[in-house]
Amino acid sequence: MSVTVRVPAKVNVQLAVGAARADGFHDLANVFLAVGLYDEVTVTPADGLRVTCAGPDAGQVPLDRTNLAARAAIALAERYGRTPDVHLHIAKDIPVAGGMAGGSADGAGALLACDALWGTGATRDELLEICAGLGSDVPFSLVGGAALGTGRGEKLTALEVGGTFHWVFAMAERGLSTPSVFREFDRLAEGRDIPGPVASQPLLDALAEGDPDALAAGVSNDLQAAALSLFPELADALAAGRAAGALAALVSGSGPTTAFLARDTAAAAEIAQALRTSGTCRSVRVASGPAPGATVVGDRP
Ligand SMILES: C[C@](O)(CO)[C@H](O)COP(=O)(O)OP(=O)(O)OC[C@H]1O[C@@H](n2ccc(N)nc2=O)[C@H](O)[C@@H]1O
Ligand SMILES: Nc1ncnc2c1ncn2[C@@H]1O[C@H](COP(=O)(O)OP(=O)(O)OP(=O)(O)O)[C@@H](O)[C@H]1O
Repeated sequence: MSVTVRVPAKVNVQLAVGAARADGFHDLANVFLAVGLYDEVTVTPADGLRVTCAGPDAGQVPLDRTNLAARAAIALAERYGRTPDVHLHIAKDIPVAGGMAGGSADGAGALLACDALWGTGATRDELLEICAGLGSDVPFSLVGGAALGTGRGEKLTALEVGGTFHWVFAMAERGLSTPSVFREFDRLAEGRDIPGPVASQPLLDALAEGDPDALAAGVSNDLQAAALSLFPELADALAAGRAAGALAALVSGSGPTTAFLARDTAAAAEIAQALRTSGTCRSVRVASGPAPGATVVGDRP
């Protein structure tokens, strides 16, 4: 018996970041949009817990119990008083350490796959609670679509989306660690008054209306200055995408992947081609959103 779950990547169309909290996290107004780049997690019963990974970035993925897929299986098994004796295989297409929630996707995927394999009968809320324990982005990987994340990003409210948005993503030559980008945000914010994070109503309206121009006018990322400070060359990728006609160009989440909003599929293809030849990035992908959250795509008896 095996179960395969497909899970999307995300882009943050708004990432408003508040001051550091006592627990080290930051309160966010995090407007997530799931996009059609996917990892697939397949779970099969085994003698013990084992993780394997295939894909272009597979070499950078830890295969021990720190892997978010392994942590998800362990967390679910603990809750239901069983041992996590499974082989988790990750077919990885989401860039690693790219700010697109690749590890989070694998955590949500493994959780849903193990839940289906073991027939735990866990409720959606229980699964979401386990997701929140694994990481701030993991609940959104489970639900997909578009959502506003508050708290540290784990408290979700689903958002209406009135159309398809076309994106181009430029992968950078190296990764950026999420904690170090938040630390740089704190350093840059020193001595300044940081307002509480609030979702932008014009941005939420743009999503609901499916209006790419209005979305382009409303996107923002409070971590962008920190990501650029740690990785100044990202400015060259942003400029190349803008010059190629992107409606908006921004760092995705904590970066270093850069995201470009295109008017339609033809424009996306043009921007992608321009970025590929620009020498400002390692690789380029085109994807549209919203995409569905973690979904069982296959089970074999
Ligand atoms: C940058 C984003 O990807 C935007 O969606 C997320 O905020 C990060 O989510 P994530 O990778 O799931 O992050 P977690 O695994 O929960 O936290 C990793 C580290 O990022 C920092 N962190 C994360 C989320 C948050 N609201 N405030 C933080 O300061 C903390 O240093 C934390 O130790
Ligand atoms: N299943 C996994 N896939 C990828 N990385 C993982 C996984 N499990 C743990 N990691 C670790 O997490 C780190 C961050 O990887 P990930 O691809 O999740 O970054 P990210 O997309 O920037 O995350 P986010 O957007 O949620 O901040 C990696 O460097 C790796 O050490």
